[in-house]
Amino acid sequence: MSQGCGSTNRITGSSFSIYPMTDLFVEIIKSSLNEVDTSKVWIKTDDVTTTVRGQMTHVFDVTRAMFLQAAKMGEHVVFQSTYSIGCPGDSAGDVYMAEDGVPLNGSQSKRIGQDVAAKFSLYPMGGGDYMDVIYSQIEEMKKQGVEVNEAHYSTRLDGDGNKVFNGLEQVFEQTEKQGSAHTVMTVTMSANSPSTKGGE
Ligand SMILES: Cc1ncc(C[n+]2csc(CCO)c2C)c(N)n1
Repeated sequence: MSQGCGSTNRITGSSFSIYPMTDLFVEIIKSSLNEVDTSKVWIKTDDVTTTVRGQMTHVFDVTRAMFLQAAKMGEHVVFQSTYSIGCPGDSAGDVYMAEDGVPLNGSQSKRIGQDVAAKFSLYPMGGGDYMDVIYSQIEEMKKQGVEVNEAHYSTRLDGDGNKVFNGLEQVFEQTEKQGSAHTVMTVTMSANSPSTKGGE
């Protein structure tokens, strides 16, 4: 695998896992993986995680669809993803960077109205003023029609799942556009939790 840090390397990746809090976890994970069209991304599933790689739009399209498909069954489901763009170590050779930009699962996902609770952390690496980038992106998130609250080490998001994913994709894309050479974003999202919001 190439360790080069070329600025032309714009592969996006996500390593994500879905944790359904039910005895039906195998069925839920497998049916989500089957129902989502993953033909525009490189994909590999193992016993711990699923990795998808390719264009940013398709990586977000696939991860959003996986979680919303899993959540629509009404069980308590948790999703964790590490998104990454840039170098080092990701090679363009085996990914699907030549695909067109039309997301395959957007219309299916849009039909799933699902409230979610989430936290995200943004790590812009390779640029100078990383805290400015983080604060400006938290401000951007407030324009996405979701509730945004400060937390330690992360920012909490509450609202419609599609809007939350729109915001996350926007933040990730803008961080890259602001000049971060390598960006990592971690997301934990929960749907249908029996716990009350805020843990009270
Ligand atoms: C998205 C996603 N991919 C892989 C796993 C790991 N995993 C745990 S149980 C199971 C099904 C039975 O093999 C799998 C694949 C996960 N949790 N979520």
